[in-house]
Amino acid sequence: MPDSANSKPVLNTHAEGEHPPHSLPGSTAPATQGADKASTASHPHDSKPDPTTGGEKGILHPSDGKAPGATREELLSGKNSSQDAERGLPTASATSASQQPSSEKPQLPALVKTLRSNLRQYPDFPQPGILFEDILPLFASPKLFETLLTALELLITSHLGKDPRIDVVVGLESRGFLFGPALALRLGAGFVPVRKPGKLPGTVKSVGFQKEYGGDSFEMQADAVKSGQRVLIADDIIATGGSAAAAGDLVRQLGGELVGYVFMMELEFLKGRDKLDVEVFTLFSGQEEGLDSKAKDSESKETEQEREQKRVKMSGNKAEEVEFPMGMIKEPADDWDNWRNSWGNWLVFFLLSLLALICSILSLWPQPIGNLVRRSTDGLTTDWPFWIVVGAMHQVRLAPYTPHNGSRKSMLMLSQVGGGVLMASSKVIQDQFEARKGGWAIIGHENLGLFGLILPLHAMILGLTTLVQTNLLPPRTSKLSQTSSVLIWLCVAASVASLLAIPLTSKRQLSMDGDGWWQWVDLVSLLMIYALVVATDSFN
Ligand SMILES: O=P(O)(O)OC[C@H]1O[C@H](OP(=O)(O)OP(=O)(O)O)[C@H](O)[C@@H]1O
Ligand SMILES: Nc1ncnc2[nH]cnc12
Repeated sequence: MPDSANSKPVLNTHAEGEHPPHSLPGSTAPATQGADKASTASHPHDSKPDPTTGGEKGILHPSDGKAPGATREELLSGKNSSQDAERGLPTASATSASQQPSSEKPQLPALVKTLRSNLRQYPDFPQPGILFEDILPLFASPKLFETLLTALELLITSHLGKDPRIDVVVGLESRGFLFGPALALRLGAGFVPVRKPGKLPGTVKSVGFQKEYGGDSFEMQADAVKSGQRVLIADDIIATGGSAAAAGDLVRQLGGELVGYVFMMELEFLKGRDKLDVEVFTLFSGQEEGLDSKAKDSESKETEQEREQKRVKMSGNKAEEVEFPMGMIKEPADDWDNWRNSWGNWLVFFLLSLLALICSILSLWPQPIGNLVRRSTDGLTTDWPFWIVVGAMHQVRLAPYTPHNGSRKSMLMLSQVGGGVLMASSKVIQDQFEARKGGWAIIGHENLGLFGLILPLHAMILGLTTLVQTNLLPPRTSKLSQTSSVLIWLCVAASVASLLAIPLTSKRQLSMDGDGWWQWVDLVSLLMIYALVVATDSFN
């Protein structure tokens, strides 16, 4: 790792005329704070405008002159052009900030301060223990957006020089898409997206990773970056650094020269930049100050230490790299997570899962085997095939959404029917499962585990065996009703459909946004649940 790799951007506190000459990374003196430190330390929270209320009015209606941001020309010239904007004159120019005469250059700390005061925080989103940094208000206002771009451009050029020679800005889905293309234009570079799986056509490269709140994977089109192109990766936030490091891997796999990373915000306590081996530029560092007063009042009574403790827990297998506040004991759960997520122990979980699977399969067969030995279906409990088949349906449907380690998957097997009903009926739950999916590939789709293949196969065989036995073996004291037979056949057919869905969907994300085959599998499963209820009723 180069010496400069971990150096943080130097805060530009110089007056306009004193702006130091642009320097290359190697000549940049390492700093220990983000670009916003000077401004955030003194930033009074209670004066923070609420972009959803009065303060936002100015943002949405630039002509009233109250907007907290500034137009590009104001930024670059120091003059207020809101009257020009009112008269319909353009408020942005195509001139790069770095091309401005030095006497007209905006000061980075002032811009950062304005931007910072418009961020919002949400406790316990998207999971308990996460303090979510909401950057969206910066995009709701053209002036703030302009300010943001100028600040990022200044940040980059002050480190990489007036002409940073960036060929491609790579933006990470999805918040990296908000400003990546606009920043690319400012830098005279192209834009290339890094996307979540199954969204990009053609040949793609993919890589899995862990982030602050769960596992995920990224993909890039294989020809998106040409060999030797200088690439800057852009995203809104660096937390554990998992996303950024994975994107860096992809860029290098494609032959790109990774020049640096630019983030709007860094959650320093998670030490994400330690995972990155090129320069990292950030505008703000987040969460040293805890919640802002508004969030504190309305959302939580936790102490900051409790919150910190939770955040550490939520950072999953990154716990070792997290600094523990004084007096705090590192929890065994963190070691457990580290162990469980390591490659070596994946095998143990796999074998245990396989054992659990074999046991559960064997436990279902005494009845049909007994039938065969006795040449009779006497004592057949007619409802179990439904549960097996429907359960298997749900297992295959749940597989793409579940975390891929054996223990949790085995537990899920037990609750698959109940879980299936919830999954089928709640988008929120689907999203939460989706957020936790990770990836080991066993049958060609990174989201489908072994169970996803074996269970419906098994369900199909078991269902067919039951049908054959109940129809062929005498005496038929607990003969299935016609309705029940039809329902079993339907379940078998649905299992076959599930199996077919696997190869058909193996190259694409099992989409939850309306255009995926999985929607149909969900629907069929849900119908099977209803069928099960009707069928069970018909036995009584
Ligand atoms: O440093 P890390 O721990 O990897 O976390 C940072 C990533 O997490 C967020 O993305 P998220 O996956 O929530 O997706 P979004 O941008 O689509 O909201 C954020 O936008 C970063 O990309
Ligand atoms: N705390 C956080 N807030 C917003 N985005 C994030 N991405 C990862 N951690 C985040």
